[in-house]
Amino acid sequence: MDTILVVNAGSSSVKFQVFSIEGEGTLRRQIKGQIDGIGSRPRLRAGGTSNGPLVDRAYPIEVVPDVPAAMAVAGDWLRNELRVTPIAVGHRVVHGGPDYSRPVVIDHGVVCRLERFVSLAPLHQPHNLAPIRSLLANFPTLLQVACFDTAFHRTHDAVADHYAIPHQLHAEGVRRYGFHGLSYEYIARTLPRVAPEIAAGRVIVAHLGSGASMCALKDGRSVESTMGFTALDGLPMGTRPGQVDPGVVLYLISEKGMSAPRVQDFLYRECGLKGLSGVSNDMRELEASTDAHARLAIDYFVYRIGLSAGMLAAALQGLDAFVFTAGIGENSASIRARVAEQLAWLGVTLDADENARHSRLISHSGSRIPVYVVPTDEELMIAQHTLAMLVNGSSQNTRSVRVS
Ligand SMILES: Nc1ncnc2c1ncn2[C@@H]1O[C@H](COP(=O)(O)OP(=O)(O)O)[C@@H](O)[C@H]1O
Ligand SMILES: CC(=O)OP(=O)(O)O
Ligand SMILES: [Mg+2]
Repeated sequence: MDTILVVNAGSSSVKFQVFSIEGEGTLRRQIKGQIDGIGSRPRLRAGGTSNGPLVDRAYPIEVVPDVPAAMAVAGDWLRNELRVTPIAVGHRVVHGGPDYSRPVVIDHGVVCRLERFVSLAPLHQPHNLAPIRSLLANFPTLLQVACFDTAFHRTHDAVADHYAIPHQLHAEGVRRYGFHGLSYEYIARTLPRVAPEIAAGRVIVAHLGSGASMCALKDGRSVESTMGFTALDGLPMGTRPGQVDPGVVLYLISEKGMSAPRVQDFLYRECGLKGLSGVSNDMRELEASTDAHARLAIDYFVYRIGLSAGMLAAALQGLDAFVFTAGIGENSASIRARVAEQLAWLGVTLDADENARHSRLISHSGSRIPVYVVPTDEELMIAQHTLAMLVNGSSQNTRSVRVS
């Protein structure tokens, strides 16, 4: 059986899926798994085509302290216990810079170009490139495809792609890229099937995970994102602050004597929900906590989503629908309810029962703006791009997928 392996290293999780390639050049999902809770309660879980889990193991935080350790555990499990031997591997690579507006077949030259963006995505890019390098060294003929978080946003108009800084810096690549593009691309491609009445309209998608951002979709195309040059901007996240006045960074350097690497570490690993709450980077733990700072962190998260919705609705010149996705967006009915309260002025009313059931449509029938929960599937998007490279040598025409 020919298979494609997909690897997606996020900031609090390592996700993977294995797809078989069927006769007509379509994909069938064989294995779907993840190690999540990295930084809080690491846990490996995976399922196959039959009912019941293939694996469900919790790890002490000392055994899986970070993303590289989680990659090693997941890799060992796939190799040694499942004997997965794919004919192609699709990788999520968070930063593609200005040049990559679509997936690319990986060779040593591509790896060199992608290494330039390590400092722009230090929580992700090193972990995205490490398995690529290791497979390139050990299996040089294996087809590997890089799929970028930034690619889906490369169609932004100039006003959405610029900062108000001298033009030379934009030419050098200091641009508002936007991230989570594979997730938004998946949602944009899924809406015509699951919510055809809004697919061609003005839709805000809130990707609320450990990393969090929001995207304005117009007719299925990204026109604006809350993230920019790096995945630090916009909403508060597990360990990243989201939007801060650049004056805060200057203060850290000039008044607190922080070096550039120290500031980087601080902004990527010590802020966000973790920094503000002092309790955890994990929304599940904050929701379970009675600590006043944990409550403030949740309030801030919800408040900033509301502010950003206003900004994106302005970019879209109106709003036809709102979509929740990713770890928090798909699983936390209470965060969705709190966000909906922030959006009430736009005409949003939730149906409490549908929201509690995590239904696809969670707004009340009288809500002016329909609100949806659409589970994302970045791995499927990557598998489709990888299959297209395998079959056509291009990612332009991807095929449909049957999921077991
Ligand atoms: N049932 C739940 N309730 C609240 N938050 C949840 C739930 N399940 C997962 N999450 C949150 O989702 C986040 C992880 O989302 P995910 O999209 O997997 O992140 P990433 O890909 O960035 O690692 C964590 O903050 C986790 O606490
Ligand atoms: C770009 C980003 O923040 O990704 P993730 O949410 O997977 O950490
Ligand atoms: Mg993610």
